Amino acid sequence: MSTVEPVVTSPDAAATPLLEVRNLSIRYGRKGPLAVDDVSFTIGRGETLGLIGESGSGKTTIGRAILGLVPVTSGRIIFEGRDITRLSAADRRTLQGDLRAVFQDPFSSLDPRKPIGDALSAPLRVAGVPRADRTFRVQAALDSVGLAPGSEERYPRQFSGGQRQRVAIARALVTDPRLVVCDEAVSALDLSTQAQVLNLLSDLRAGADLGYLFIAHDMAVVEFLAQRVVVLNRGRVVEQGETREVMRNPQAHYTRVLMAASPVPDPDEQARRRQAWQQLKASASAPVA
Ligand SMILES: Nc1ncnc2c1ncn2[C@@H]1O[C@H](COP(=O)(O)OP(=O)(O)OP(=O)(O)O)[C@@H](O)[C@H]1O
Repeated sequence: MSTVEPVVTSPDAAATPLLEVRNLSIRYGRKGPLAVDDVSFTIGRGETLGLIGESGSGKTTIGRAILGLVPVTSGRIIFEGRDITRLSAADRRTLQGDLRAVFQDPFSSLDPRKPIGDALSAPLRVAGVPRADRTFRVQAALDSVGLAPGSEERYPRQFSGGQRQRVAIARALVTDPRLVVCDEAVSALDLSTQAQVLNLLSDLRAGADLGYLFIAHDMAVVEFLAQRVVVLNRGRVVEQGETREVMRNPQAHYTRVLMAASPVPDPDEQARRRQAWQQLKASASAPVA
């Protein structure tokens, strides 16, 4: 049975959030504890929402539920006014171009035997885009992430870690999505590569009406990219609000503890990183391949 339900959240499409997560609860197995417990938040069009919390707080589970990779126990996920909580595989495929993901380790999801152009054109093929257009769009997506012409012919092993993450971002963007779930997308990168990829994500967002759900444990990373933040503890939302406000004046004890335990507790180091990001942002991003 198809479970696509149109949900009229507002008569004005522009006022409808890009994504609305309502009272979401998720349990793995029949009797286990709730990994996600009554979580609600929205993401506006073109907005970046940070999702932070300790390991095991439920961040990845929420991201995967939005992508349709984890079944929802209760609550609803509404994307552009459409209930996508429990879609059939066929209905989910219709969303494939609009709702994309970038994970921590792109290498594991790229076939080592195939040039990366194949991975980028696959979602376009599924969407029925003609071959000639696919070639053009793959090249344009690689260009947009600063990878040189001809990169589509190269194999995953021929890229550095940072370049592979650019490939993963290009693969997410090639379908011109509305929302990208970034799950620890920069966590495995060294500091300067991390800064480059964060700047890239920020710049790409500016050029398109693109929203991100940005999952991270590093507060400094979230502060750089996200306008608003949701703080999770053991599957529950303990605080949410404007990122700067939450950082400056955390209301929940847990948020204060999380900030104190942040991987970048030293204010000098924070300032240095921010400065490095700003410098990188100011400089034109040269092709890196
Ligand atoms: N496939 C699974 N089967 C059973 N329990 C799971 C599964 N995946 C996650 N969990 C449990 O769900 C809870 C939330 O895990 P989740 O991975 O969503 O947290 P997280 O905040 O993303 O953690 P991390 O930052 O370490 O990735 C944890 O208690 C975890 O052990």
